[in-house]
Amino acid sequence: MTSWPRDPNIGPAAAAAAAGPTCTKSGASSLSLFIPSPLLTVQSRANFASQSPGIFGSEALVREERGLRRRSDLTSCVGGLGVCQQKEEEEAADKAAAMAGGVRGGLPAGVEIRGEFRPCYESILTHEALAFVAALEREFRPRVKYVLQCRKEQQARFDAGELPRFDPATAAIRDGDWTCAPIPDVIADRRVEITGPVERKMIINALNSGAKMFMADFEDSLAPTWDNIVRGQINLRDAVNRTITFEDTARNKKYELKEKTAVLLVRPRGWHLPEAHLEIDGEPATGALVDFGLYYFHNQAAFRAAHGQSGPFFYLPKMQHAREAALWNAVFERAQAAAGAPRGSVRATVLIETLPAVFQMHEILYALRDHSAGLNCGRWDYIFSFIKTVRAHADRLLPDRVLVGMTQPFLRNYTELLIQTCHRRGVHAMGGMAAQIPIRDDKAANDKAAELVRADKLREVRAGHDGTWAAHPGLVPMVLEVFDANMPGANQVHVKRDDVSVTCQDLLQMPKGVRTLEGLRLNTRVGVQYVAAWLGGTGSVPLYNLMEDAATAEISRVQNWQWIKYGAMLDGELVPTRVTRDVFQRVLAEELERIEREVGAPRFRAGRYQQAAQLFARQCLAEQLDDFLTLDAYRHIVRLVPSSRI
Ligand SMILES: CC(=O)SCCNC(=O)CCNC(=O)[C@H](O)C(C)(C)COP(=O)(O)OP(=O)(O)OC[C@H]1O[C@@H](n2cnc3c(N)ncnc32)[C@H](O)[C@@H]1OP(=O)(O)O
Ligand SMILES: O=CC(=O)O
Ligand SMILES: [Mg+2]
Repeated sequence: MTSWPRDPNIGPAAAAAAAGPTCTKSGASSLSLFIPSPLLTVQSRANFASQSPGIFGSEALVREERGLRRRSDLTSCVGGLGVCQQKEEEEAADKAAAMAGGVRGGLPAGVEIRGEFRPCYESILTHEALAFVAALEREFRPRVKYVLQCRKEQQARFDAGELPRFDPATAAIRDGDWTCAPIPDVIADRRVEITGPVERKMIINALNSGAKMFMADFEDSLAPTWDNIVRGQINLRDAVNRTITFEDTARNKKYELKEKTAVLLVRPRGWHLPEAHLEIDGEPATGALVDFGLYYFHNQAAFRAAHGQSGPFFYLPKMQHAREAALWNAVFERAQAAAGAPRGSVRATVLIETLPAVFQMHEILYALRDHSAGLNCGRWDYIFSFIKTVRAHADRLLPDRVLVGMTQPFLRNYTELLIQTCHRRGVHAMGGMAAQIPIRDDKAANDKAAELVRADKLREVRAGHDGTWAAHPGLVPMVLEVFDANMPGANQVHVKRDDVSVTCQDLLQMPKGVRTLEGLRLNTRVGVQYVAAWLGGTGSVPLYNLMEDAATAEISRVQNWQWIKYGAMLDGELVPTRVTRDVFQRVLAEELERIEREVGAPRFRAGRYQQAAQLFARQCLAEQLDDFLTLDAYRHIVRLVPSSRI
């Protein structure tokens, strides 16, 4: 059953037609937006609902229509774009409802757009797409809250002295002889995956990069401003439909897709991040469900049509337990059923990037066994999570961030166990991201950076990884070369790594190395600059020739916090010094001055460095560690407009 494609008014073709020209950043909404679309009538919605029972059943539609009536009382429109006069007559009421927030067909009952509504959003924030997201939210919100509460309770146990371990209750899953559903042909060979935010030009560059796959990111590398989120959906829709283009007028450069492009994977936000600009029944929506729901709704049919009925494909970030994977699995089941898509067409790769999750890898694959595309070593968040999980253990202070590399035993053990686990279950074990990026103006430094990436990729392919990540198109040819030379087949799932034997202690082994004042300085300098960029709407930046994103910045933050909290000795100094609040404050002041010198006074003044420094300092000095830097920072990028709620 294919309910979406049957309705000519809904789905990619209609969306593309409705999208019109690419939205420009400055594109302000105009009143013409409020003309209700003739494309979408109550009748067409009723047809759609009758084709897709389940979450779009007719009862829900009736409720929706009643809600639309109530909206006749609207006194102001979402987006601060104009004022709708109260109307008595039913006809006028319908019209006002249809116009609410510029959403064609009106907002579904209980849905509020609290962010600005730009003209180009119209093709993404449609009545049907929002109703789909709302249905997911209503069904899964309690479970999202539950898994987040479980995280809190688990952390309380760690704080009370427990250490992560394999769960005796699920030994049968770990010991059992089962495999995940076979890997679809279209993703059998994923030797190089480029990653990047859902930014228009970067999407085109990434798809054209020569990588096998492209992970388009709503997570670590994206600052989730409302505009970035909705524009990201527009960009992805155009990418799936292969209509995406971009014109850099300043450089007189046009971008379009080559004939052969990478296969798209999408990483929605983690379970913890809310989407404040979209409210469902008076509460902010779950960022993950917004990203997944909008993308799935608009693209599932076109994606499958282009990929032998497989897909869409996803990456799932920052999970801590198999119950969170089971939640994603339920979301996939529901979405597929609503779309009439084949069960198991959606495939997802889970990032093992939290310390608790490494003890749950078999369980996570089991929970997603019909929708799994394997696991990935998200090394940066993993290091962050390692520190965060043992936050109450004063004896677990890490050395300088630059010393925590992939050959440290705790990281090597985790990657090898991940490879063994995935291959035993018949799915891909993906490698991770080396942070080095090309350095344009210094050949020697560039060669050195390239060598570090090459060594990292060589280690990965030799260990048995089936593919890896590249941060930049300039690295793709070299990474491909390493995998081509060492992985003759499409993957090496057949390499079972029975030799690997990893215990709890092996995964918790402390990394070796010293702590230095320069380590504290670098954490601070990088952390502040990253937060400043993020507050300005950019989620991945080059800093000191390395890629920095939310995960790497988190390491800087929690490492500083850990050192300050426990008065770590900087034992790598000639005269060992203790880190105190005072030492940190002095370092922060000096590093801010250095940043100003480096970026120049005008850019410093125009940027959000002072605000970033305050936020970063608050986080580093907090008595209790905040779970996520981005949760605190998110409050500063939320831009709400007056609500249209009655
Ligand atoms: C921990 C994790 O989660 S890792 C995964 C998440 N993080 C990421 O995905 C980071 C991806 N990488 C990036 O964002 C970028 O490479 C950065 C920010 C690190 C550096 O970007 P820039 O400073 O723009 O690099 P640079 O100036 O060398 O770029 C050259 C060209 O390559 C493009 N480019 C750079 N990185 C990418 C990428 N990952 N995808 C697509 N295009 C890219 C640039 O847009 C630019 O294009 P143009 O020449 O057409 O204008
Ligand atoms: O998402 C990847 C990571 O390393 O973190
Ligand atoms: Mg990550």
